[in-house]
Amino acid sequence: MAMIPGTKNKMERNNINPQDLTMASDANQECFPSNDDLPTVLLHRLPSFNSPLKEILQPHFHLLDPADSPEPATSFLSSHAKSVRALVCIYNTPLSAETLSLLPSLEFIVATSAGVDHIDLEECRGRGIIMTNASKAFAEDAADYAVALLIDVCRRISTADRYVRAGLWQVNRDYPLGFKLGRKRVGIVGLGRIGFEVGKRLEAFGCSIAYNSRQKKPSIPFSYHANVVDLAEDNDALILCCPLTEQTHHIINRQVLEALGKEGVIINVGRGGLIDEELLVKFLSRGDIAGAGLDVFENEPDVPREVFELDNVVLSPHRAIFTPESLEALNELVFTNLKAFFSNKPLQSVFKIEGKDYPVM
Ligand SMILES: O=CC(=O)O
Repeated sequence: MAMIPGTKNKMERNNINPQDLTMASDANQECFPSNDDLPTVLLHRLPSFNSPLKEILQPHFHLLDPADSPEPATSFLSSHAKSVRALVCIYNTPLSAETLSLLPSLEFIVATSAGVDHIDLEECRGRGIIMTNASKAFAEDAADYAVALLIDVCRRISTADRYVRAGLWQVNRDYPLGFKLGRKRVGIVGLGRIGFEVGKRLEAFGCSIAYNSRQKKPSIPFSYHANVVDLAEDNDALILCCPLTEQTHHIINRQVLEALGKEGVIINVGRGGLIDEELLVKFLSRGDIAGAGLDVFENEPDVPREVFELDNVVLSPHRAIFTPESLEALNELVFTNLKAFFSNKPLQSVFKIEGKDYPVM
């Protein structure tokens, strides 16, 4: 059986039946009896983005990697990629309509990120290209991180750490109290896989959970708010878990921040562009909201200098999704989806590119 390196234990942990992969693999051996007949997969990456996926996929697919060629990417794609049906987009390598136009046979994009704002979704939708993203592999870790940021902001853990390290405990024993998390009302913006995992975790802390999403989800027990201003008004904290699209750009604007109010906290594990960052900094500096936990920023890796001075903000360098375990799960997901695509089996973590409204992450 073809097994991707380092996945056996993980598959057992995740209750994936190794037989499913055996069957897919056997089916592929029938379809692709020799190395020459391996299905072709295009890697789309910036030359600086190396990924272990390359080594993992190499034995199973014929990989085209323009980043390894001395030819400019556009001429490489024009001459070698006309018949490519599947592409793996590594991290947030931009995938524009122009690049897509060089790939007339493309049917399937495997995004190795949860957010896909670097991919021209409108073009993909118009051409009926199917896409899978990485939210299945990343949801639990992203949700843990969002909750950790919320606890950190409420209980002032990072600030306390700085206080102890600076030797201030010896000088002043009166470190200010933080806020209890239990029984807080938390509003989740974007109830996809990540948002749902956040809700599950916070329910266990005794929080009440509400959400805003494109549509109410009948099977979900959390209360639904059709707009984000109402969600902010009715909750103590907002957690942003939705993808960045034209519609969600600056979804956190003045009205939302005012509705959240002086006691309100905002956590962002989605994308920096979801928040009007300049405005957020003003609200934080003036104490017009209570605090923020930010893993993502509008112009990464640049972070507005003003927040460095603020003790009510916890900063993180876009790391919410990353653990060795989530990366292992990603490798497995990509491999499984490519195998499934080439053998007409169901795909996992399909990203629905629907209309202009925001899809789930
Ligand atoms: O932010 C990370 C991702 O979208 O995967």
